[in-house]
Amino acid sequence: MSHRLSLREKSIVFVGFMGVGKTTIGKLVAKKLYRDFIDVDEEIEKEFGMPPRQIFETYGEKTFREREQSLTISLSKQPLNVISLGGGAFLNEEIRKACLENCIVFFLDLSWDSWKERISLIIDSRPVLQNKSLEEMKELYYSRQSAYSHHHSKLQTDHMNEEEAAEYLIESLKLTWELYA
Ligand SMILES: Nc1ncnc2c1ncn2[C@@H]1O[C@H](COP(=O)(O)OP(=O)(O)O)[C@@H](O)[C@H]1O
Ligand SMILES: O=C(O)C1=C[C@@H](OP(=O)(O)O)[C@@H](O)[C@H](O)C1
Ligand SMILES: [Mg+2]
Repeated sequence: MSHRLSLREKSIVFVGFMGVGKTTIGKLVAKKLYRDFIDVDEEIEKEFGMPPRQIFETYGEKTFREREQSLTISLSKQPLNVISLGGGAFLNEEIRKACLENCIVFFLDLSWDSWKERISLIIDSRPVLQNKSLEEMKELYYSRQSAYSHHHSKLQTDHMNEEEAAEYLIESLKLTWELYA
């Protein structure tokens, strides 16, 4: 697609550290907007026939990151989807550039104190958390925050459940479309 997408056509992209709720909240937002939902990790999982942790173990992180880059950049150019990225995607400048240019990028923020309460929910499925101490996870959490500072809008989700976050995001999108369309 060569023309620039209008604000209403642009896909909505969720970024943020792993476990903040990009997949869960993205799915809800898509449903409420009657848009298709795409989770980049799930797409890669379908292609390889195995989840990210096994892809890392079998083919290495580089293979995962290369597919993540090509897929995310190509998805960013499609209109009207809701896309949840993996938490490592925005470390990649090419991905950031494509998403910020073609999409509306929301950063889902969650404080370290709230995040660490979720570790047990995600520890088994996230390859980059394997064999890390709490202190090392904390370092990773803080070292990645600058990548997420590249966004169009941010939502602090510490005191929201998934449903409340999705509702807030819908209201904020409607306002944006009304004001700037
Ligand atoms: N707002 C929230 N409040 C409480 N738990 C949440 C919230 N959002 C997500 N979760 C839970 O946290 C875990 C990680 O969510 P997920 O959507 O997979 O995050 P991500 O895609 O950002 O890694 C899941 O078990 C999910 O149910
Ligand atoms: O932060 C990361 O480097 C990763 C986050 C994961 O996605 P979520 O952010 O949805 O957990 C997944 O892409 C992969 O395990 C690597
Ligand atoms: Mg996810």
